[in-house]
Amino acid sequence: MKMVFIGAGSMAEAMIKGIKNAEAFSQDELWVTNRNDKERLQLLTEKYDVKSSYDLSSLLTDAEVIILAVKPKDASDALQAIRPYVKGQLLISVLAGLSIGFIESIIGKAPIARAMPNTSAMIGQSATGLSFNDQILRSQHTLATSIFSAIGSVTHVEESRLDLVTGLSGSGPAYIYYIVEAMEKAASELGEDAMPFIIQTLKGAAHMLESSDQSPEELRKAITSEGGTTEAGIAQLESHHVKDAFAECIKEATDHSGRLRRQFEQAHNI
Ligand SMILES: NC(=O)C1=CN([C@@H]2O[C@H](COP(=O)(O)OP(=O)(O)OC[C@H]3O[C@@H](n4cnc5c(N)ncnc54)[C@H](O)[C@@H]3O)[C@@H](O)[C@H]2O)C=CC1
Ligand SMILES: O=C(O)[C@@H]1CCC=N1
Repeated sequence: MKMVFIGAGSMAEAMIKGIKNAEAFSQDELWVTNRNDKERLQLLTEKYDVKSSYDLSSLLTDAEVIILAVKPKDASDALQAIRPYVKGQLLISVLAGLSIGFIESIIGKAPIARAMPNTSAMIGQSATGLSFNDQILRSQHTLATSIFSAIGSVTHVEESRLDLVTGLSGSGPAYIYYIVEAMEKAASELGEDAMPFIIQTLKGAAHMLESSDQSPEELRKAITSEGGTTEAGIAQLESHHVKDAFAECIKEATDHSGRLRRQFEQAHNI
């Protein structure tokens, strides 16, 4: 099955690596293109044994799946460029904020899936939200779901929920890395030895959340002895309103996804 990535950046690489690592999924014809960075294409072709080309006609005409993975600012140009060759292939967009309606306004009626994965796709651990337009064939619905299942979990959501998925789990790994940076800095006296403690603490907490029937609050309280160290530490988080900061962080990222969408729609009178 021929699958073509339009855009060869972080997200395309994460998906390519995840798809290559997944054994459940046919992956013999992965292709990638970008605007003009030949060195980047060469790196991806060597690293992941994918193919590359700048000839959109031959790339797309016999493709089964086209994955749009450019930055939102480049979406309009990229869609205009591929429009002549989109004839019933499954088109999957992973762009933040870009609505299916916007894509249809350029491409016309076509089978379109809109996905919001994250870079943990690279190791088969993305949390992907996925929605579809009404042109999708049953087989294409299954295919899109299987592509994202190969690189993590998939949840079908209404398109209107994708802004929140973007703010929560699309951007989410970055928030966790930010916390890890803070923990690492705070534990700098341990030097390089801090990282194994941090990583295993995150892994253990994630597995506890997954396997325990207790809520996050109950799990936290089970660690927090009265008059103990955790209570002292969390009092500092409370005094700095860290919970509020996280709520605002996710709301702002979610709102920004909506703003990106409205910018596109206004610019194109949708
Ligand atoms: N990086 C992330 O964690 C996530 C990114 N996304 C979405 O994925 C999209 C891509 O993000 P990144 O990979 O981080 O960006 P990036 O900047 O790393 O890569 C963008 C790629 O698009 C290419 N490009 C630009 N214009 C083009 C054109 N007209 N035709 C063909 N290729 C063109 C560039 O050459 C580059 O290879 C964004 O829209 C973002 O919203 C979604 C989920 C997570
Ligand atoms: O920051 C961004 O806009 C993209 C979308 C989700 C993660 N990265």
